[in-house]
Amino acid sequence: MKIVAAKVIVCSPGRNFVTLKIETDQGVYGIGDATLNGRELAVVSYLEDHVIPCLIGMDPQRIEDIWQYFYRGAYWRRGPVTMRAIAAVDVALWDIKAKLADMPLYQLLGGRSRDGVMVYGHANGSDIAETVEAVGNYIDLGYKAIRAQTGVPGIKDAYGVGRGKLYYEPADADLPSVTGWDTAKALNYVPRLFETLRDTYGYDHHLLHDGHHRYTPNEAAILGKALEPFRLFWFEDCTPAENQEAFRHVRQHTTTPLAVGEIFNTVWDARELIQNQLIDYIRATIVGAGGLTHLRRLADLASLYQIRTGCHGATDLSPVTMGTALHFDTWVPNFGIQEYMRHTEETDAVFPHDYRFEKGELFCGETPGHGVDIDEALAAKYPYKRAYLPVARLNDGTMWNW
Ligand SMILES: O=C(O)[C@@H](O)[C@@H](O)[C@H](O)[C@H](O)CO
Ligand SMILES: [Mg+2]
Repeated sequence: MKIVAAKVIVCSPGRNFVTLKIETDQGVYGIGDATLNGRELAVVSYLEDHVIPCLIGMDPQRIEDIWQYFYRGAYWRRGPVTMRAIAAVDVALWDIKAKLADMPLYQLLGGRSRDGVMVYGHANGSDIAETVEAVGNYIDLGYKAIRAQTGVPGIKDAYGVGRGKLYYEPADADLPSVTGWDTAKALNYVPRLFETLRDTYGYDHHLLHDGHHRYTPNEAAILGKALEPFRLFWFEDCTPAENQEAFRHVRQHTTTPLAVGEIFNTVWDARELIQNQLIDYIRATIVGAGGLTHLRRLADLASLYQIRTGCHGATDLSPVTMGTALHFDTWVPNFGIQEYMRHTEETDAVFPHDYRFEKGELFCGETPGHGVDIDEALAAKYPYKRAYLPVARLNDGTMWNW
């Protein structure tokens, strides 16, 4: 069996997506996601100029060998561009293999470990009152777990506060918009949000919060400690993780569960965090961390230390990644939770899929493969549109982490 063609499809049905389609000499094809928010065209070039020429003629059934070929074979290892390109190939090949086996993907991974996959939605508002109301809306929609982010008085366009109620899209400008940050203000305000949420809705729902890499280890420790009475499911990206050792300080000072990893590309980004049990949830996902082949290894390492998965699932991960993640989540023994930011109707139409939301859970379908396709004719109606994530500056102008 041979790969006879592969192409990259770039489309922007409300936001940009990069999709790889691999075709075989037996008529079976596979689809993979290669979207890298704000740097999309770098991955397009990587795939078109450097991966596809090697792929043609390869046997698509040799997933592991092809993964190693592109990982070891590039000589230059890791990084978001390389690992997204590898992920796109890997997911398309798993899609092909599952279609050939006439099985939904989770069956090939080892079968079902659970019926549905608990997800968390994103509630946000410009202040505490608005955010509390938004959390109430998610509870009404049946969510069991909700991430809460609030605007903070004195901070310009704080991370996580969207313009709409259900859809949130941070990559919103032709050039990066400039937002603000003030740690002292956030440290005073955020605990009050969670206190009000628990006073209003009690303790029956899981609540989550994202620090989005903006606190120092000691500030993260202060916030984690302040949030302890409100029993968070997790405090995410409490501090940047390039220095994995930084989490030791946070860990020593708070029992609030810690989650990290949406920007990780390989198991090496998380090895110390996992082996020293400095985190509770690993947020790496299919498209970010080299596809199913690599994420599976990362999850297995995490399981040795009772660390559970919590795959990144923002809107910049296409329905192809969401569909594949749901098969992974349905199988993975140490599953924790799945992030679920809804895509717009335009995006859902371009990527027909068989997963569905019901009572706070997502369910993957039974279609052979990962269950997500691309409508190429429709995709062609939405050409690429440059869009950047915002940047952040402190009040004195210093660049900070958005
Ligand atoms: O937890 C999350 O989903 C966020 O941190 C993301 O919204 C992140 O900002 C985007 O994926 C960036 O592209
Ligand atoms: Mg995050």
